[in-house]
Amino acid sequence: MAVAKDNKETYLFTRVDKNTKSLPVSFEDWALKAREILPDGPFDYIIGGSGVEETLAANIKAFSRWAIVPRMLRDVTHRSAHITLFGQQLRTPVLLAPVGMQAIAHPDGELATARAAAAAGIPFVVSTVSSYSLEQIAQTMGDAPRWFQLYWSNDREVSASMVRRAEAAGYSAIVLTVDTIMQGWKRRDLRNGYSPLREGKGLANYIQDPVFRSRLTEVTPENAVEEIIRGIYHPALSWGDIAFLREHTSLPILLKGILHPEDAKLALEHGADGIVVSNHGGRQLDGAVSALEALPGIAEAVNGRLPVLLDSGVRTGSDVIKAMALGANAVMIGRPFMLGLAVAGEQGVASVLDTLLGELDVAMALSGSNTVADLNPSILVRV
Ligand SMILES: Cc1cc2nc3c(=O)[nH]c(=O)nc-3n(C[C@H](O)[C@H](O)[C@H](O)COP(=O)(O)O)c2cc1C
Ligand SMILES: CCCCCCC(=O)C(=O)O
Repeated sequence: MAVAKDNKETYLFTRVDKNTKSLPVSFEDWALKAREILPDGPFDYIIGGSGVEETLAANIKAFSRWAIVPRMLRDVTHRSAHITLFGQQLRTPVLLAPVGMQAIAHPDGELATARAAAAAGIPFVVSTVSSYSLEQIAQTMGDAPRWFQLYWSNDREVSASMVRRAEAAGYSAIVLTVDTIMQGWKRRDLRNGYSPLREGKGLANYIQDPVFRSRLTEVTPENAVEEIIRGIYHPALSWGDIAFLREHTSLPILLKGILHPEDAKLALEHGADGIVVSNHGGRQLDGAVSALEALPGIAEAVNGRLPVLLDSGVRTGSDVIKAMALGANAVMIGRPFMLGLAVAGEQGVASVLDTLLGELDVAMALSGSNTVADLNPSILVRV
C-alpha cells in the first residue's frame, strides 16, 4: 500500500520503518533504564511514594477502572487536541508538572527539560526548588510557555519576591502547591539516607533571591539549606494566605493538591483561577484518594467556573483521554519525563513527550474524537 509522507495516519508505520528501537517506549521501559543509570538515592527519590505507597499504586489502578467506549465512523481526519488555557493556545492538553531538583536525574536538569518542552510547545511548570534559577531556565525557553510553581515560605516577603521575579522572567501563571505543608513520610529516603536538598540540588532560586539572601549572615549552601527548611514547611498555611498572593501578582493563580470538592469550592471563593487535582504523585499523604477518583466530584463542584488540571498517574495517551473525559481541562506528568531526563537528558524528555503525544493522537482517532470537546463522560464506562 502506498503511504503518503507525513500523513498522520501512518504515524506508527513511519516510526517502525525508521527503526526507533534505541529509546524506550513505555514508562516501565524508561524506569528499567533509569534504574541502571541512577544510584539508589536519586532513583528511589524520583520513583517512590510516601508510606506503604498505597496512593502511588492507587493513582495507576484508578485509570484501569475506566474503559473507553470508542465511537466509529466519525471522520477523524482533521482531529486536534488543542486547548486554550488562560488565554494561551496550546497544541495539546499536556503540561510538565513542577518537579524540583532535576539535577539529581541529569546534570543539565531543568535546562534540558525546558529545551524539550519549548521544542514541543508544551508548558513547563518550573519548581521553586529547581536546580537552575527560574531566570536561567526562562532564558533557554525564548517565548515558549512556562509557569512558576511556588512553595510558600514562612517568610512571606521571600514568596512575594519569587513571584515578582517569575513575572519579570515571562512566566505566565503561578501554581501554589498546597499539599506540602510538611514533607510526606518517605521510607525509601530514610533507608537511603538521601536528601537532594542537603546535596545542594534545589537552592538556585533561593541563592539568587535578594530578599532570601538578605536573611543570611553569610550566603553559603549550608546556611541556605537551613534557611529553606525553616521557611518551606508551613503547617499554619490557610485560605487567608491566598489573598496575600493575590495582592502580589496579576498572573493567574492555580492551587495544586486539591482532592476534596469542598476545597475546590473554597478555591473559587478565595479567588483562585485554576486548580490542580493532585496527590503529589502519591508522595505526600499515603492512603489519600487517587487523583482520578477525586476528579469527577471536583469537576461537578466547579462546574466549568475555572480550569481543572489533573496530575498523578498519567502514563499513556489513553490516560489523558480518560482524565479529560472525567472533567480535566488538561493534565500534567511528573515521573515520566524525569525518567526520560535521567536516561537521555533533553533527548529523553523529548522522546517521552513524543511518545505520549503520538499515543494521544492515535487514541483520539481510534476513540472517534475530533476535538477535546468529544472527550466527555459519554465515551467512558466504569469497569
Ligand atoms: C522527583 C519529584 C519531585 C517533585 N517536586 C515537586 C515540586 O518541587 N513541586 C511540586 O509542586 N510538586 C513536585 N512534585 C510532584 C509533581 O508536581 C506531580 O504532582 C507528580 O509527579 C505527578 O505524578 P506522576 O509523577 O505520577 O506524574 C515532584 C514529583 C517528583 C516525582
Ligand atoms: C525541602 C525541599 C522539599 C522539596 C520537595 C520537592 C517535592 O515536592 C517532592 O519531592 O515531591
